[in-house]
Amino acid sequence: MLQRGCVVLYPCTQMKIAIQGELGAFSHEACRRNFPRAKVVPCAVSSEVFEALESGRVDAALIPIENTLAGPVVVHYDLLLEHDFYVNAEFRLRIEHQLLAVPGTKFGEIREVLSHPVALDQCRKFFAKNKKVRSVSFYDTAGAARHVMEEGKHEQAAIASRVAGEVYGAEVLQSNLEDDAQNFTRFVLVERRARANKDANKVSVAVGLPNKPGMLFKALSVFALREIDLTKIESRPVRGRPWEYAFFLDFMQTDKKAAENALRHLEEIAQFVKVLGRYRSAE
Ligand SMILES: O=C(O)C(=O)C[C@]1(C(=O)O)C=C[C@@H](O)C=C1
Repeated sequence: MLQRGCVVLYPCTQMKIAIQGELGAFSHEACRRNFPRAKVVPCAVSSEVFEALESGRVDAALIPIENTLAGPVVVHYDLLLEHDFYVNAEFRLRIEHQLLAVPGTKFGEIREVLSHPVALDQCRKFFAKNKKVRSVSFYDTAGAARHVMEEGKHEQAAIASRVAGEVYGAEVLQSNLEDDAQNFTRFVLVERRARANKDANKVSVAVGLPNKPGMLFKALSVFALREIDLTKIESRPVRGRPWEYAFFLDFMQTDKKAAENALRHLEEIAQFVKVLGRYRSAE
């Protein structure tokens, strides 16, 4: 189903969109659902996704930013801070994990289960229950399914989507391995330029604060004073400056003027404020 913001902002264009992972990855699924006409450009690692966007090889990148069970996809926060790109849209996807193996494999034969670390983290209960099975990090869920099929060993399985199972011809041994059914990943569409979106009601910023008493309290007060709904806060270490942190904030912009005033106020307090994007919330 196309999202409203997508129809308005991206009418009938055949965009090239980079994703981290192979065809059949959840990022691919998010892309297919929201940009069915787009040409998907798979990249092995996240830095390659950002390089493809920087070089102009692709028009946009669709990247997972947080998951309701595993939390933030931290590498993408770091890359957003490093690059001068813009978040122009967000989408949510329900994530359902399957245990995929070479057809004919018996569950008792499996010793290793490969998947993306964020996906493995969504299936902690499965590994706690099945002590004989070791979790192995792989660069991508779909890539893990492909690898298992290429190796052809009954001791290996992958955690990936049903679509990945179909693409690579694997058998589904168990379904819905995720710890909780409320398992969603939020994806953001990143482009080189900000799109003027009159429907935008959410803002993402990165903020640097000096390490002084009460700084975070003061920074957050610019939103509290204006009754602005802060929907997310994340902190990440600043590379090259030990024990300094960048704070990533998402907030709702119901009143545009109040949001602009809050940002101006924040700039007076912070070392830097970087607006990552203004876009329509997926809620
Ligand atoms: O490996 C994939 O299938 C991805 O698209 C990556 C990813 C992630 O990085 O969060 C995307 C969604 C799921 O939460 C698990 C893995």
